[in-house]
Amino acid sequence: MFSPAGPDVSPYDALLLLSFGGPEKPDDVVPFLENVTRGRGIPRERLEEVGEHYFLFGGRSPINDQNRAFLAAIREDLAGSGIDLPVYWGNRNWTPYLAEALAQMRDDGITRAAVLTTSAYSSYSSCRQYRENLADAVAEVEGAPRLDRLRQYFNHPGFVEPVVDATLAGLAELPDGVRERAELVFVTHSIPTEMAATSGPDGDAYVRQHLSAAAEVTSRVRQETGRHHEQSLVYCSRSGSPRTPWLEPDVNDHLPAVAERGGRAVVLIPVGFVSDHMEVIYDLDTEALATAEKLGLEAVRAATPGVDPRFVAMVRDLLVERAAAERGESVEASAVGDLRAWPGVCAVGCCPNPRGERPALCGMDA
Ligand SMILES: CC1=C(CCC(=O)O)c2cc3nc(cc4[nH]c(cc5[nH]c(cc1n2)c(C)c5CCC(=O)O)c(CCC(=O)O)c4C)C(CCC(=O)O)=C3C
Ligand SMILES: [Fe+2]
Repeated sequence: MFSPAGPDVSPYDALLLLSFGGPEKPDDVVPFLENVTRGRGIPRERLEEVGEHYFLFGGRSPINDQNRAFLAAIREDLAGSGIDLPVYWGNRNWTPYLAEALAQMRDDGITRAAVLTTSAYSSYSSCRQYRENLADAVAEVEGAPRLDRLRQYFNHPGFVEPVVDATLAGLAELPDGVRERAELVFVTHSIPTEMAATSGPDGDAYVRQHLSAAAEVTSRVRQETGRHHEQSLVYCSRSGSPRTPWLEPDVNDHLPAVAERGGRAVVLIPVGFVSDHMEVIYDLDTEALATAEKLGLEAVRAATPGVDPRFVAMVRDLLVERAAAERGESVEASAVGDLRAWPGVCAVGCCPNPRGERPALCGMDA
């Protein structure tokens, strides 16, 4: 049978999906939380509280099933595009662990893989920490393949467009009469303000990237509806010591402000999350929607990109783009909004580890 050759993805012989990981049964919850917070100084009460969020959902995080569905969709998309490339999966904090994936890749004869993380933005937590985990796992697994982390994709059209459609769908769900003045509330994971200030090569990348993605979504929504909706960027999942400042306002403090100024409806847009993680199903669907109800605000939570075909195709686009760049070809990197496509190789010293420097892969200094 004739099968058309797809785009050239050499020098890569595999793709690796790198994610956070999450518990899958009640007995996993405490050991998972210990993995995530080792040496992080998270207060005991916060850990117990977060444990309760997981127990409320049967001790099972949605994140692994989301990744299984994402993997299946990526494999189908690559095969359908004539790209014959094995796809592996490894997590930072729960099984299947990254080191296990690397050992399997080595055993399968993989020598060089592109890595996609399920985190779209720059900061220590969302970027360098993944790069440190890559360095640790490569040090642990003898003969591990060479790894190139694909660029941050907060402004890739394959990420932004599904968020636009999800926002439009959210607006459509609101009752006539309040929809027209609904506010767009973009929500992301809070991080310490110091971590935010030092994110990216020039600082403040975490917030600037989110503001750029949010502005692009709002402007495209306006093009579709002919109406400008007020927008804001707010935060969820604050952790750490109460004495350490984190990005604010929390979504639950922002909603009362919306109600106070006469707002009647909001669309909560989890722009910081690529799929329905615990933060989305607990912090937004459970907590923030309850806050809105108490305030008498109509509220809808917009869908995450998940397995939207455009988001899945983005993975292929980033892979093909980076492969061409690695072959020394000039490439057009897709990006929307007011920031350029983020560099594929991180700058020296960007997104520093607040606890001191550790080895990290995929940077100019690696
Ligand atoms: C920026 C960011 C993202 C987005 C980028 C990305 O996706 O990477 C993210 C994602 C996630 N965070 C997750 C879970 C947790 N994060 C914690 C703690 C922390 N997160 C932080 C930041 C981020 N986290 C920070 C600065 C801490 C403090 C401790 C530290 O400095 O590391 C804790 C400990 C308890 C607590 O303190 O809340 C848990 C359990 C899950 C899994 C969810 C699921 O199961 O579906 C996911 C996807
Ligand atoms: Fe987190």
